[in-house]
Amino acid sequence: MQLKHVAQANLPTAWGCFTIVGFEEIATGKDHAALVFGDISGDAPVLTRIHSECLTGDALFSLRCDCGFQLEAALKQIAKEGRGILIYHRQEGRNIGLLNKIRAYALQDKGFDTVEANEQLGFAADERDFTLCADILTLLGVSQIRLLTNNPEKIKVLEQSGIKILQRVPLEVGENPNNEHYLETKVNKMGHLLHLHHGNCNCNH
Ligand SMILES: Nc1nc2c(ncn2[C@@H]2O[C@H](COP(=O)(O)OP(=O)(O)OP(=O)(O)O)[C@@H](O)[C@H]2O)c(=O)[nH]1
Ligand SMILES: [Zn+2]
Repeated sequence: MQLKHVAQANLPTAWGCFTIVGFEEIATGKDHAALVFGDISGDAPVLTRIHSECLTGDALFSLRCDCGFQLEAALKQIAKEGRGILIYHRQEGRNIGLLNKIRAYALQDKGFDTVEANEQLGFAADERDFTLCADILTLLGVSQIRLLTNNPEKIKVLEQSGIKILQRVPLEVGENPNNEHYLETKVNKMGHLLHLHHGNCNCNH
């Protein structure tokens, strides 16, 4: 177990009242959070979203990615279902951190794609560790889920970590002219399961 439970409290939102549960990585002190809705006990698989931190998309209204749209859609869907978990996984920029993500964006402004930009900076395309999310589910007493994702890698790592995924629930929202190339790269180079609609891009790539 890489984390410990620290504290929890009510978190009213526009879509209903969640419980926010705070966790700390034992080795580093780094914090993560889960938003829990309804009664997640029992054997029925729990609708779960693993949301990776994206300051620009989650809080600053960026259209470069689909994160903010996915965050809102996932919370709405969980509240509508009456039961579920959103893990707010604090590995910004696929775990290269905010400043390196801004460096990567600068390279993308010059024509590199999201994978090439990470590689130029000396990182793998995706540096995230989803085993922490399996530990959060274990601390919440959940072992069977339906996962909201388009990323097969999340499914693979969670299953290897002992979480049973009974269904993949697609989460396809937020496509816009600014993130079309970015989403295409996720499909073509990172194996994401997205169906794109191809509008006109107004960027310079
Ligand atoms: N390094 C880097 N990170 C990015 C970039 N754009 C978005 N991110 C980060 O990517 C993470 C979200 O991952 P995505 O690949 O969009 O989606 P996912 O979580 O793997 O898959 P889904 O479950 O289908 O949403 C967040 O941490 C973002 O900050 C980028 O161009 N470069
Ligand atoms: Zn984002």
